[in-house]
Amino acid sequence: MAVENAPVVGIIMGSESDMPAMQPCMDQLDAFGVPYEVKVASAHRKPAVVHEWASTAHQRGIRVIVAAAGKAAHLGGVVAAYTPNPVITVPMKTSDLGGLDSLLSMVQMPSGVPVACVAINGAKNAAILAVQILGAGDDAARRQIIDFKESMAQ
Ligand SMILES: Nc1c(C(=O)O)ncn1[C@@H]1O[C@H](COP(=O)(O)O)[C@@H](O)[C@H]1O
Repeated sequence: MAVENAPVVGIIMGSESDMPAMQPCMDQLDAFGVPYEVKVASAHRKPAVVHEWASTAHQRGIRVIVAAAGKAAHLGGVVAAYTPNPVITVPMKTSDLGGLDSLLSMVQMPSGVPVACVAINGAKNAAILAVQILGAGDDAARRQIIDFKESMAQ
C-alpha cells in the first residue's frame, strides 16, 4: 500500500558540490507538493552505495529518478542500468569544460539503456519533467503541470 507523502521522485547527485546547482529541482518539487528523497553518492567513488540505492528505489515507491553529476558524468547511466524507473539526467556546469563534458557523457547512452537529459544545470526543468512523467498516470500530478503552464503564460 502506498504511504501518503512517501517520496515518489528520487534525486541522486555525484557530490555535495552539486547541491547548490540542484536546489532549483528541490524547490520546484516543493512548489508542486511532490515528495522526493535526496541522495549524494558517486558511481565512481561509492559504486556499492549507488547500486543499493538505485536497485531498490522502485521498491521504496520511487517512480522517477533525477540524477545529477558533472565532468565524467556516468552516474545517471549507472543508475539507469539498475532501475526500471525512468531516469532524468542533469549535466552539471563544470569549471574546465563548461559542462559539455557532463552533457556528452550523460546523453550518449548505448542502445537499450535510455536516459532523458535536460540542459546543463537544468535542475528546475528536471523537476518539471519528473512531474510530467508522474502526470502521465496520475491526475493530481497532471493538474500541477496544467496550473504551472497557465501561471507561466500569465
Ligand atoms: N560525475 C561524477 C560521479 C559519477 O558519475 O559517478 N561522481 C562524482 N562526479 C562528479 O564530480 C564532480 C566533482 O565532484 P567533487 O566536487 O566532489 O570533487 C561533481 O560534479 C560530481 O557530480
